[in-house]
Amino acid sequence: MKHIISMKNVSLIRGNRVILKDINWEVKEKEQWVILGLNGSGKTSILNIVTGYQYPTKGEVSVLGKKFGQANLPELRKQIGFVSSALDRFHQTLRSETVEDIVISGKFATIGLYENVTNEDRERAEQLMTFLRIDHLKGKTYDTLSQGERRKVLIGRALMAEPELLILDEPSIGLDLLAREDILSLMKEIILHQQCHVLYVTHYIGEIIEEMTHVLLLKEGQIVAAGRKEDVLTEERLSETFQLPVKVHWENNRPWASIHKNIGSATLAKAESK
Ligand SMILES: Nc1ncnc2c1ncn2[C@@H]1O[C@H](COP(=O)(O)OP(=O)(O)OP(=O)(O)O)[C@@H](O)[C@H]1O
Repeated sequence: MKHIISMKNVSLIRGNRVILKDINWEVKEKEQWVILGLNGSGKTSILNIVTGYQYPTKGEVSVLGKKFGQANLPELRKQIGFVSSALDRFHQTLRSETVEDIVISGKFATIGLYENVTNEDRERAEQLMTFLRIDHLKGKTYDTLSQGERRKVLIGRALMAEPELLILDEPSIGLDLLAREDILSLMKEIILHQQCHVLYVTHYIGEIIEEMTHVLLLKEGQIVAAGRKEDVLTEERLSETFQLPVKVHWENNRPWASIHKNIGSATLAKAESK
């Protein structure tokens, strides 16, 4: 069986700063992973390594069965869809593009359409827009969309090239409850119908929907736990990860976190000073 992601003894050091330390992590076929951790715990650095934009100081990395160092990264990246709220950086470039052109541009990994678009491309984009419930936005430009609509257009763009791995870096950031649940219901549909492996980064454990199977907990660049979500999402491990006494309860097959009620400002100050 091919590994979707394999990291062996991976460390990332920049200057005298250890950003990731001894990461050993495997994502196998049919597993859908969530990465959780505090700000600065190393989540984005892991994604940058997976997409080949950052090279580890030490260790071995394979993605979709291709070993880094030998793999053709531009070719490999075509099989990886990436959605990040950081794409809003390109907002100026995207703003006058139409929804359908942004979705189609995912095939060429460009912002803007500079290559020949075939009828099949247009058909695929139409299907994706229907699938993502954004077909009514056809013809609209990006700058006229709500945040939730923009996020869905970017997901459509990432799916256009039929990626084997779909990475979503905090896709619900800045969205209201309704728009967030809309994105989560699309995640479910994507996992069930798009034949890709999802790697989902979030700060909120309540976003771990039933279809997400595995969780990686990161703290200060090191793995606290990685494995099946039922085994990983324990109060002890979450409390260690978030440096607070966390309580977990499961509702509608989703985990929810709360803080033990007797936590005082002294505990918070202690956690913040770490
Ligand atoms: N090139 C770099 N040089 C020095 N430090 C870096 C570099 N890249 C990241 N860091 C530091 O490494 C740590 C991990 O950063 P990273 O962005 O991976 O965390 P994160 O978990 O994604 O955080 P957030 O949830 O805030 O996005 C941070 O403290 C960051 O400042």
